[in-house]
Amino acid sequence: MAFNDEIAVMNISDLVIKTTEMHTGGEPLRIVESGYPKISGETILEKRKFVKENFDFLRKFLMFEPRGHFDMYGALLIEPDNPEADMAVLFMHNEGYSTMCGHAVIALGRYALDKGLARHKPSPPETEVNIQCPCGLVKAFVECNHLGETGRVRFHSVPSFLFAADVKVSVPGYGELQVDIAYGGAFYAFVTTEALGLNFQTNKTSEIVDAASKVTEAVKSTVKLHHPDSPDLAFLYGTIVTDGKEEFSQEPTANICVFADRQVDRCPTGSGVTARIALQFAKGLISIDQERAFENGCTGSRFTGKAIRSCKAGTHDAVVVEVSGNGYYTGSCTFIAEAKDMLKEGFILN
Ligand SMILES: O=C(O)[C@H]1NCC[C@@H]1O
Repeated sequence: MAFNDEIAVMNISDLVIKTTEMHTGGEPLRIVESGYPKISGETILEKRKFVKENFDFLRKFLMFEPRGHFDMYGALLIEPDNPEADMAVLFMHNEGYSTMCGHAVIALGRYALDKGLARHKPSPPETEVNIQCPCGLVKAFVECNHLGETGRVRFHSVPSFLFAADVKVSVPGYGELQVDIAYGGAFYAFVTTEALGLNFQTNKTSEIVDAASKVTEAVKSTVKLHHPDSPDLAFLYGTIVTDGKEEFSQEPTANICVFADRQVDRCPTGSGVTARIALQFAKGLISIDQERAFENGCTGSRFTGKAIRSCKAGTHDAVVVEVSGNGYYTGSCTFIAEAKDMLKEGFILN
């Protein structure tokens, strides 16, 4: 598969971009297979910076209307620079480029095997696919049957950790709240429905989004984040509103992730589940190999998650977390733009 072809981009109407469309727990994934101009950079973080600075008009072309929508999510396949990786990916959404995306890894695990992009062929009971993400190398394990059909995917996160607990932030309309901040390949703030006076069953999604977005802005203006690997990883990706059930239980716990520009995750958020488990482990609320079910508070879709081993992330006590879920194909597209189309670059209604 030829991606990042050598294309001298005259203008957007010269491009033909091919994608495979999937979803994981209801969260879309537009896998960009070909049609992007050549991407410069030695490392994946350099490539992420190059794409952000030079080809952001293509993110908008693919994520925004009329080809996408406010809550669209994408994965641009690029050449890996990690020799262990079968593939490398840049994640994109309505605001920019994230550093980790669990729902995308779950879908890409299947996609990589089905498209012959991995060094291993699909073989029962499961086959490993190594995916290089901006946060690091993520190992995926893809269920395969004797016919070579792929199914459920589990992945092992990068070292994940509780960054700060019980941080007091002043949130307009909500007063002073206590939030936790944790890293699961991306940084999230965590707040409960109870603290916000909200309820997943009775409040509208728009009310959850408004509250979570205010928390995100308050934390961004209060807390300076740091990641030992790179300053490119040290930004608050979003806020995850939870049902507050942090103590281990066989019962599922629900959360809704609001990330990027007020974007709502339709799935339980793989990187968010990772960060949440790291938080629960750090607080002594779960132990290694205690598996929990995580449910999206809107769609009811579920992932499972468990801490599998302790490790370090710089000076942080960290854990590797295993998250599993199912990704499904929804179609494939060929995107073009006509020179005379006044909306050819795409648009978004805020
Ligand atoms: O599952 C995840 O980790 C992603 N879903 C959308 C927001 C996150 O990047």
